[in-house]
Amino acid sequence: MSTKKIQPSEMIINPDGTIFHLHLLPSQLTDRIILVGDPGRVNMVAEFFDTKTFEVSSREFHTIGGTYKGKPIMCLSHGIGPDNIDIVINELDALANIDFATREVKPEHRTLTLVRIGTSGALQPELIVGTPVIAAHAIGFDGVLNYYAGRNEVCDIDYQQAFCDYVHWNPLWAKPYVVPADKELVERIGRDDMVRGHTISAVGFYGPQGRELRLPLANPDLNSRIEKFRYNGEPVTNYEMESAPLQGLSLLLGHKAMTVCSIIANRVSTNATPNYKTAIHDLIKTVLERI
Ligand SMILES: O=P(O)(O)O[C@H]1O[C@H](CO)[C@@H](O)[C@H]1O
Ligand SMILES: O=c1cc[nH]c(=O)[nH]1
Repeated sequence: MSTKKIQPSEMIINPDGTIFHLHLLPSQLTDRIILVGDPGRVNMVAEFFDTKTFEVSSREFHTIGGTYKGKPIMCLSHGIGPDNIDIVINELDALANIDFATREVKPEHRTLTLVRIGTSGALQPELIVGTPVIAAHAIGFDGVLNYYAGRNEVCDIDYQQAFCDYVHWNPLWAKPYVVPADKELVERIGRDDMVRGHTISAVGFYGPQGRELRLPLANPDLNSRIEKFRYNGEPVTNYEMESAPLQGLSLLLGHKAMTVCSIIANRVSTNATPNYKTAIHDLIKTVLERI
């Protein structure tokens, strides 16, 4: 049987041999990768590295590679939004598992370990600013995973249905999907000092997370319904924008992934802090020690 060749229009390689958006070479890829939204946060992570071997910036994708306590690692920013995760995970997987010379899938699968460190808004009153919350279950409002075959095999269909029924899901929105984080990674990194949460990946920061500035919302009671919803007795904990496509695509592609976010706003108490750098700095240090 002949092996499928991935055509130049489907996987674009730049003239310098790097992958289209990330501008990384296959030889630069490390097995352990920290993902952050903010390109500036990459420097914060890399300050902990003992060596820096390369730095690449392209659009919102800023990468620094090096070593932490002697082991190869890199930190890459994905920018804001679930659509960027489709690019980042497909391109990281291509760097790992597609031969750039032949454009064929390599016979041996290489597994990546991907940990996203982000910021988030809480949906339960007890989750105060500074709390680290792991997306043990990520609830995708974004629809990215719905474009891939095998979506149902990695999703919790019962959860999805119970959630849609309870919150009166608007049929104009993409069908939500629920995907777990990698369990071994959650235990190794979360230990006993991080909340195991049910995290929503929203498709925007304002209306899609129930924030009303000048524009009225289509479904203004959505957040209060989400706050009351329970699945196996557990509540939905927080909003961010990338954990579900990260975890869903990683499951489909055979990578280990999780997200942990520091709470910077509480949507119930209406508290917020724009000064979250110290909490993020501490969270980065903890994750690097445990990854
Ligand atoms: O702080 P980051 O990692 O960007 O994460 C959160 O913050 C951004 C919105 O302000 C979204 O990307 C959301 O997921
Ligand atoms: O409320 C918040 C805070 C950070 N990031 C989000 O996506 N939502």
